[in-house]
Amino acid sequence: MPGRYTLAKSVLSERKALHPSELERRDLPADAARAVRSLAAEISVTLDANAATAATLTDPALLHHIDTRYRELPATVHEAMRPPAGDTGVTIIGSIPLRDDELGRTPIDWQQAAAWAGHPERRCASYELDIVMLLLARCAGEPFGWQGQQAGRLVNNILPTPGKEHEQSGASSTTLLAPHTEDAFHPQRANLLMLGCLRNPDLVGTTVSSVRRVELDAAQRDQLSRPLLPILPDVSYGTDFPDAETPPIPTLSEVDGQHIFRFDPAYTPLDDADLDYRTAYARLTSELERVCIAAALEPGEVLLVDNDVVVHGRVPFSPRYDGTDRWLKRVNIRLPQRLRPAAEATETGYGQCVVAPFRTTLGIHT
Ligand SMILES: O=C(O)CCC(=O)C(=O)O
Ligand SMILES: [Fe+2]
Repeated sequence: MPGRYTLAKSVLSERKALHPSELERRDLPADAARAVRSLAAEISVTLDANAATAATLTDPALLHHIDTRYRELPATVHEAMRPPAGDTGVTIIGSIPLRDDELGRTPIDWQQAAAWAGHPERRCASYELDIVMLLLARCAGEPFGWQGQQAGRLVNNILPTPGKEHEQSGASSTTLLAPHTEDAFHPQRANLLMLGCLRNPDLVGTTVSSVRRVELDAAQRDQLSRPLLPILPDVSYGTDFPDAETPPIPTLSEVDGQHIFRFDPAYTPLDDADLDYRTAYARLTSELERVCIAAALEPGEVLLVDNDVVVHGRVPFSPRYDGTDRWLKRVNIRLPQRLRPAAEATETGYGQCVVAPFRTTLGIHT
């Protein structure tokens, strides 16, 4: 089918600009897109970046500006940032104006990205674009970070990093980043994931597969609804969780007619499951490959992913390590109105805690 791309390696390694017609697109009027940058620029001048502010973006004055002023953005921006509507569970929002020459060099890791965002000479547009990301994310819901990931920064930098080429994390490159639910291990994982593209010179595709589009029979669904296996934290949180409880969780559940899907095979001890479960899991995996779409983001585009129904990953690519590499910014977003299964309320999330300055209500469970 034209515009559909499967996870077959030969296809995934293609470096084509892929914006399949199945992907919902929401194009911002040019003046609305400019308004986002202007407001971010104004905030970034009012609250000039320094090392401390740029390290985590949790300075109360900055948060106050974001939380009060995002309402000033044009209605078209608020409208574009609503959760993805269709079956694919993803939307591309375009396009925030961005020039390559205002970015400076691509940093080599998240530490360098955070340090440079607060450095008077190195700053370039990074800090201002962090503010763009927070404003957009605040239109969608409640942006948050993780204390144990990228030092609790509210906007993560996704960069190919030397030594991490083969990791199953955002810092990898030459290996396929397998489809996963973001932070599947945690009951407070994001409802929406936002990926903003600063640079993607080789048009490397982010892959997305929606559980709404997979075909499973009733017996397979029953198997995958059993709370049988845990999902462990990914390597971006470290590797040491000696005292953590490892609660078994279901892959598929449903609340109020809404699918809640948790999938991260790279961090799931599948060998511990019985044959029926493994067979159903294998079927789900191949279905996710069948319905997979790759989106090669262009600078200024923002991908909004419904993390409750969509798994995402990335095709392999060759890192450049010359200052011109691919560079995404990522924000976790909570939708306060979205329900999660009651059983998740007892999970301790491997001791990982959110940094959630915009939280309006405690987690809602049925
Ligand atoms: O690099 C990408 O396109 C996606 C990486 C990823 O999985 C993430 O940032 O959570
Ligand atoms: Fe991810």
